[in-house]
Amino acid sequence: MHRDGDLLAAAAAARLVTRLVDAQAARGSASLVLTGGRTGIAVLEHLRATPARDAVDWGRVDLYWGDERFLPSGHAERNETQARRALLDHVPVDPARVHVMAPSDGPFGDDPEAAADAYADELAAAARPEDHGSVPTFDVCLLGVGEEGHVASVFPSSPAVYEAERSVVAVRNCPKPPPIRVSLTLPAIRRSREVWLMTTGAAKAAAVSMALTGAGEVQLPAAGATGQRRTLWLLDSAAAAKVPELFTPPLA
Ligand SMILES: O=C1O[C@H](COP(=O)(O)O)[C@@H](O)[C@H](O)[C@H]1O
Repeated sequence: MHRDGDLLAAAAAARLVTRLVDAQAARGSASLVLTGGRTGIAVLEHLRATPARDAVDWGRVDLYWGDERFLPSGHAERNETQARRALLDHVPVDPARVHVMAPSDGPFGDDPEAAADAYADELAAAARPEDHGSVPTFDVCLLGVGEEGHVASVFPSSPAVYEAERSVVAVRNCPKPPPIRVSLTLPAIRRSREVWLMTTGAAKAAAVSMALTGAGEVQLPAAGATGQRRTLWLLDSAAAAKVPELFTPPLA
C-alpha cells in the first residue's frame, strides 16, 4: 500500500523495470500487457521519467493490451494512443513487437468481433509450445480496477465474464464509455506469470475489499484476475481503506 497515487505509480514503475530486466536476463525477452485508465497511464509516465528505464532493452519487450476502446486510430481515448504518448513514443520499442488491438477504422472496419478474433489469432501465433495453449505466457499483466470491479473490459455479469474458451472478445453495451471495446478474457489474463492490479482512490475501496475477501468473479471480475506465480495488488491508502488489516502491510 502507498500513501498516494503518485507514489504508487512511481513504485510500480520501479518494480516493472526490475521485472522486465529479470525476464530478459532469464528468457532473452520480456512480455508485458498494458492497461488503460488513470493509474495504468500514470505508471507509464513514471517509467518514461525514470533514468532506470534504460536498463530495459525495449527492443526485446513484447507489448500487448488487456483491453482497448474500439475507436478510430489515434483517438485520444484509445488506450494505445495514451500509452504511446506516455511511454512508447519515448523508448526504442520494436514496432513488430507492439501488438495493438485494431481500431474502428482499421483492417476490420467497424467490426469489433473481427478485431477480437484477429487479436486472438495474433496471440496464438505468439504462443510457444511451452505455453501449452493459444496465449503466450505474459511476464506481467497490468490491470486497472473499475469502481464496480471490472478489469480490462470484463464487466460484472457481462457476457465477457462468462467466456471460458476464447482469449479475446468484443464487448458491446459497455457500462463505461465508450460502449464498444475489445478485451482479453479472464482465462487469457490468467496465462500471465504475474498479474498486477493497480488502483487508487476511495471510489475503488469497496471493489478492492470484496475482491480480496472472497467475491466471485462474475460479480467482481477483479477477483478472477490472478497470475500463475503471483497476484500483486498495488493500492493507495484510499483504495485500501476497506481491506482487512490482515492484508495490508504498513504504509510504504
Ligand atoms: O476504461 C478503462 O478503465 C479501467 C480502469 O480505469 P481507471 O481510470 O479507473 O483506473 C482500465 O483498467 C481499462 O483498461 C480501461 O479501458
